[in-house]
Amino acid sequence: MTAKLIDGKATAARLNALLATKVAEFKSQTGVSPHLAAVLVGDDPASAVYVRNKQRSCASAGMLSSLHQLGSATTQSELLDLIAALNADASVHGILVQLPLPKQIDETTVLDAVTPLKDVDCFHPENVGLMVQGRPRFLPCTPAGCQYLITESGFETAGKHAVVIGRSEIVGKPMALMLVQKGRGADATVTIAHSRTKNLAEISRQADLLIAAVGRPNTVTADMVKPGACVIDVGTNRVDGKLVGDVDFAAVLEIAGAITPVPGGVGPMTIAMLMENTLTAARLQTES
Ligand SMILES: NC(=O)C1=CN([C@@H]2O[C@H](COP(=O)(O)OP(=O)(O)OC[C@H]3O[C@@H](n4cnc5c(N)ncnc54)[C@H](OP(=O)(O)O)[C@@H]3O)[C@@H](O)[C@H]2O)C=CC1
Ligand SMILES: Nc1nc(=O)c2c([nH]1)NC[C@@H]1CN(c3ccc(C(=O)N[C@@H](CCC(=O)O)C(=O)O)cc3)C=[N+]21
Ligand SMILES: [Mg+2]
Repeated sequence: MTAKLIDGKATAARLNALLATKVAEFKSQTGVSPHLAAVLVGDDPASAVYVRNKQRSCASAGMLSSLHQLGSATTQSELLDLIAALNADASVHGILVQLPLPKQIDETTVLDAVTPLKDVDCFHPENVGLMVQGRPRFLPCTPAGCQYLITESGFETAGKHAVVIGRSEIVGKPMALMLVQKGRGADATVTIAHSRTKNLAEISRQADLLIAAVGRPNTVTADMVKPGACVIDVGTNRVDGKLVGDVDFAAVLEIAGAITPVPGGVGPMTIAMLMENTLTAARLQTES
């Protein structure tokens, strides 16, 4: 059996086209153009690529974007000053601080400084708390992109065993907490695995839905996958200049029921969800 491919690139393109019509309608009703401000500190080439992709997506959705680039020697207080200025700028609706940040800067302090209504990554504790309580203001972009692909592929999550490998604040933890909520694309029985987990293969083999968010190639091998499982590969790893996920794709393709490729899976969906959140942020900050 060969797994069905879940095409994140095509799904994201459809969502982006739909978003463009929603943005046009919002602009004609309010006269306001949704605006995402991206903050890029340092000279990490991968970060520069992602930020450029986000700006391109803003343009194609009819939204404004601005890039605030700071040098790798930027101090935390300089960065906090920039965030304060963006928080106070009524023409800016969403603020994205691209991670990772240079070593001299404490990520939590900086992310907490983004005003919650402009927190389109859904990293602020107020927004994480609202999501966990089942009354989200924003959904975290990568988990929301995964959930959308799972639902759209026709996989019924209710009552199923979902195993999330990874417990980061950006992917694994919010993904698990979304899958355990009540409602569509959720109601799963969730296990969270991480680097201290014992017998990972035994646990992952029990997964009807397996989500890998580790950052290490070939973490999920064919023997770790239940036949017919839905496998979502969040990993984005560069190996010999090539982009690969966390899943041994060729081998797992023969076992799984459905699988996301890398590239062309979760990555484009993350950006589509960021665009959705930017429109949501503009709505929340605009009188109607
Ligand atoms: N496509 C997209 O849109 C996005 C892709 N990514 C990619 O997803 C991957 C994960 O990102 P992120 O969550 O930020 O990474 P982190 O490094 O923050 O987290 C990785 C997680 O994996 C766990 N882990 C590490 N090694 C193992 C192992 N051998 N077995 C089981 N668990 C393990 C860690 O455990 P512990 O907590 O114990 O350290 C940690 O919880 C990366 O490749 C990243 O590039 C990230 C964001 C968006
Ligand atoms: N504040 C913040 N928010 C983030 O959401 C965030 C971040 N920082 N730092 C880095 C990670 C990583 N991330 C990706 C987004 C898109 C692709 C993506 O579109 N990938 C394409 C390929 C792109 C390529 O070729 O390099 C794909 O998988 O098809 C990948 C990874 C968001 N992140
Ligand atoms: Mg740091």
